[in-house]
Amino acid sequence: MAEPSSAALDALRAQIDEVDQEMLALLQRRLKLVGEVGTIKHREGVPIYAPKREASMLAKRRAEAEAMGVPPQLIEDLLRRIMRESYVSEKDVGFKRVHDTLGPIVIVGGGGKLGGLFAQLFTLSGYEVRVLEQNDWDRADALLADAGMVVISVPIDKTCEVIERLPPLPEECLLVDLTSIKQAPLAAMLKAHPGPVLGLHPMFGPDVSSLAKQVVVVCHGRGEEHYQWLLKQIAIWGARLHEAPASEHDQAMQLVQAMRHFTAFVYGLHLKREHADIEQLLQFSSPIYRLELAMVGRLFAQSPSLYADIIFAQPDALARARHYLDRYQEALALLEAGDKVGFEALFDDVAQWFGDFAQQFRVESANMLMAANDSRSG
Ligand SMILES: NC(=O)C1=CN([C@@H]2O[C@H](COP(=O)(O)OP(=O)(O)OC[C@H]3O[C@@H](n4cnc5c(N)ncnc54)[C@H](O)[C@@H]3O)[C@@H](O)[C@H]2O)C=CC1
Ligand SMILES: O=C(O)C(=O)Cc1ccc(O)cc1
Repeated sequence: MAEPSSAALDALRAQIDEVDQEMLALLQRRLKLVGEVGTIKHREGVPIYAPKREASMLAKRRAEAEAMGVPPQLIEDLLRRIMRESYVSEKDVGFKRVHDTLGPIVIVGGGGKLGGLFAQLFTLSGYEVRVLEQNDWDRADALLADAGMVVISVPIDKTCEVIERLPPLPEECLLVDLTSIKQAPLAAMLKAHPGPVLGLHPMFGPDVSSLAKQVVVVCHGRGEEHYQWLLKQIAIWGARLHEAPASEHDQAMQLVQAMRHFTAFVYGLHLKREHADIEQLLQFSSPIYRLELAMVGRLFAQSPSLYADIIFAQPDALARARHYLDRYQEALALLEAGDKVGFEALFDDVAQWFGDFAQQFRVESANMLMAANDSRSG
């Protein structure tokens, strides 16, 4: 159906086009200024993400918008999207190199997805990066002889054996891993290398466009004074560092990762076994179900071995999965008994437990759903 038009409408649309073009010109000007900020940040080693500056700038713009009769959320949404662009483009100028005298960085598994991302970030920060891949072990001694830092980024189930296989490293060399679990790799690194050791877990996949606001979990190993520079470097890339003991990290990952991926896996399996028609589901989707399908489908677009390792590497995840089944059965029993009152009582109980977070998550998810809806076309 042709979209309706009239002379009056056309005239207004022409004015709107003009305003949009003015916005475009303003955006161009803003991006140029942001580029200049990026150059200064690069020179001075200022993190690309400045939370305080961002929060105070948004608060001011919201207040100004309100005074002008513009919805404050509109300017906030626009500015957040524009700032994301800036974070991505700040990467183009590179990053300040924090450690001037560090020897070459050897990334074991650097040909893989996450190792590749870190290789790129270190290279953009001016370090010499070498990759030690599966077939490079015959020249490992030469690659590692003058290493300033060795980063382990191999599949989870290979991590400890790869650490044990390392030849003796230079005394001052920093040994770091990026594994999704932390206790076993950290213990293996501390055993294999008497020098500085650090466990890191980037809480994001290799497809992020920038590290701005991404979380990296830091599990201290040994010789913190020798790796403070690395934490500073990661902060310059824009990430937020969250320090935690390896045991606490692994415990949290049972829910954040193992259980989350396991339940998504089971849901995907269920859809397949039920012969669900994804096209049809998409046609019938509410915004929240569209997001759910995207989250579950996303899992199956990634590496089966990564997620199998994450789920299987956590010995306690099995107990948690069993508990989950118990809860499923508990809820199913209410359904089977037609006990709607019991269901609502349990619902209330859980809602009480979520407390203020329930409302916070409702607001947060509403914003996500609006953004997801905006990106729909047709
Ligand atoms: N992909 C992701 O989203 C994330 C991955 N991680 C962690 O990063 C690590 C690597 O994961 P991905 O990059 O996804 O896997 P990947 O499979 O893409 O990369 C692993 C690399 O290790 C190499 N490799 C395997 N055995 C080796 C050996 N014996 N010696 C040297 N290299 C060897 C492989 O050839 C491959 O290039 C894992 O520990 C994972 O838990 C952490 C956070 C996110
Ligand atoms: O991008 C996704 O869907 C992820 O789940 C990324 C991811 C994978 C493994 C990790 O240890 C941390 C993050």
